[in-house]
Amino acid sequence: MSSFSTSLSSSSPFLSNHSSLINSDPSRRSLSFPQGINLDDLCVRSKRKLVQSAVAVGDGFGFCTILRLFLMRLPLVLGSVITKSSSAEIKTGPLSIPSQEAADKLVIESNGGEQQSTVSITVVGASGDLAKKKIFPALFALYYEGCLPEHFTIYGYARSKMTDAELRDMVSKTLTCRIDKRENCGEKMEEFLKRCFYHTGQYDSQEHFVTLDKKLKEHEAGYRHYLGRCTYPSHHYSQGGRLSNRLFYLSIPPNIFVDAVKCASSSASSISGWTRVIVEKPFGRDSKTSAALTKSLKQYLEEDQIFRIDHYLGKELVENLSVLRFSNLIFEPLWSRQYIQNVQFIFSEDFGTEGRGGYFDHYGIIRDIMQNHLLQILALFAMETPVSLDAEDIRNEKVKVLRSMRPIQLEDVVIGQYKSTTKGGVTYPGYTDDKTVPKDSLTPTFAAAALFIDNARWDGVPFLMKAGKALHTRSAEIRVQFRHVPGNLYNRNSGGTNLDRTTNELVIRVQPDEGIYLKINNKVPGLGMRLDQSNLNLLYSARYSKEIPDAYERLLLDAIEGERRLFIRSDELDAAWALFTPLLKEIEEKKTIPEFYPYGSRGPVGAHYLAAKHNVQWGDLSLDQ
Ligand SMILES: NC(=O)C1=CN([C@@H]2O[C@H](COP(=O)(O)OP(=O)(O)OC[C@H]3O[C@@H](n4cnc5c(N)ncnc54)[C@H](OP(=O)(O)O)[C@@H]3O)[C@@H](O)[C@H]2O)C=CC1
Ligand SMILES: O=C1O[C@H](COP(=O)(O)O)[C@@H](O)[C@H](O)[C@H]1O
Repeated sequence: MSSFSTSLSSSSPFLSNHSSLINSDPSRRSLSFPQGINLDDLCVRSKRKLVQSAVAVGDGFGFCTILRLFLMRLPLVLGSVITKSSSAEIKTGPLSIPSQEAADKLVIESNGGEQQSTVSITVVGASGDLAKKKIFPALFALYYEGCLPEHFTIYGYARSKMTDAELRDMVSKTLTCRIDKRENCGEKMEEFLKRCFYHTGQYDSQEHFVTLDKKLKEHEAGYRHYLGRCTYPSHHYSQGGRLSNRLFYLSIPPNIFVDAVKCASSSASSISGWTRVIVEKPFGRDSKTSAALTKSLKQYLEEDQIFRIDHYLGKELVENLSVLRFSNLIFEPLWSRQYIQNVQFIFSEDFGTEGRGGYFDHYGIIRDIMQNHLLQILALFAMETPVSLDAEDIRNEKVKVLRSMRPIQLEDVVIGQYKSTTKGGVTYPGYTDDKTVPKDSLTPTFAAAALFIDNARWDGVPFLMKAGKALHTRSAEIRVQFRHVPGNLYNRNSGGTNLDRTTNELVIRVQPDEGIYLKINNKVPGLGMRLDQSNLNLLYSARYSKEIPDAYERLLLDAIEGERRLFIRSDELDAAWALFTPLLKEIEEKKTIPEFYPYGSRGPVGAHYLAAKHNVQWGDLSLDQ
């Protein structure tokens, strides 16, 4: 794909505004990029910024002119210069100075992207599992793709004593190259590692964060160049003349979140640019603890500085859910109780809690997977059409779904726990064989539940959830089972096909083998009239040669860019806990005994009874999946 307009249309829907502007405004039709720039080689976000800055400066508008126009309120011009997300953040009146964050974005974006600012990313808990497994590899992937701002520094922060070299050595072991794009990968890794540093410190020590702050400032000042193109209040810049932005990623156990936030915000936040904090789940254990956590965090941070991560929202196929529904005429009209019989959200892992039993036993599968990942997907699936793709519009719709949900009844829930089993001479451990788990633990490692949304669109439609560890397979999918075709044109049991059972089913396979397929009924070729069920299949690996980015890449980039759409707002979180807290309390107070299932099995049979009670069959267990 080489043409500019094709590249635009094939990337983010956010681009549509810009492309239409370019095409419709004759003064800008001649806009082109210098020879030799292959847009496909650039990160999609960089393309967007390149487009924006080209629109902004390509026809003679200097940066200062744009800023002046902004202050004079020329919304049409500016609508094309500022991204949707940044425009949503401009809170001040037309002739007043824009809010700092909005102004920063304008400065940054009108200068061709974040290159003109510095970003320091501090991974708090850098010695831990998540940092090694996901965060550093995602940061490297972003660097490799050219998606990180030019002037960035990464700091690992933890109590473990480590030198910069030791951190680099640790990180280097988990970095990987893209499967489809490997050129200069080794070189890029070295460059990336040179930008990674380490600082040993306690999570509750102001003093240690002050030292971190000093080190960050040194790096920020190292990128010293005067912007030179505009006069803007000096408090917007670091001493070097650049905006210095800071992102803290809390990759630590939840009991130390608040300590770390307190220290980071008071001793190491940016004085010139933005400071944002990514918070990992769990966000509390129930409504009360979650509200307390939110309250504590808000002592030190504004809501718009808090990026609560749910990495399932960063998965490609979850991102695609809204595109599938809202950009295809054939789906949206069917998206209601009128045509959909039930929806299933299924998560399964073929391994146990290995290594994380201590954490897991305190939470269980309902808190670990259902209350967050599956419920978030459900909300995206079921929401009404948002006013726009802006974060607040989408999150407003999600909250409405969550608040329309019927309280979950214990009778509509099945819980299970895996037990040891021996297969082919190999013994697989049971959950309570984990040394960090109490022998008498009743914590569920499996749960299935039927949920209902009491609104006009979804009245009476069962939304089934199923999540389990140590099952027979690893997968995550959304299954939409449609109603049967009314009438009896084809013999209901024609040629061995029961039309009441072989209803259409849309499957969105989140992982592995990402894809979307639709089960349809068709005629078996030949002179007779026999029906068969087949799949219309969009398998991503067959359709696209590009490797699908890890969810953490998308989310980290969003946090750097201030895009909040895929992060959980506090009212969403409250609504999610309000739904699950009474159920969890009841399960725990009644000491409900989980149904045991063998490691590597398909889970407790109770899940089948639950589905049958709602006239549903689990799609993942049918012979023809
Ligand atoms: N690992 C995963 O796959 C996932 C993790 N998460 C969440 O991400 C966060 C980080 O996860 P993960 O990396 O697995 O966590 P770890 O248990 O590995 O902890 C991260 C670091 O925090 C420090 N730490 C651990 N326990 C304590 C303690 N009791 N007091 C003070 N410091 C401590 C340790 O660093 P040091 O001793 O050097 O200070 C450790 O290396 C957690 O909130 C977790 O729930 C979410 C989804 C998946
Ligand atoms: O949040 C969590 O997710 C992982 C599964 O994530 P995936 O991206 O590998 O599917 C799960 O193993 C873990 O228990 C949970 O805390």
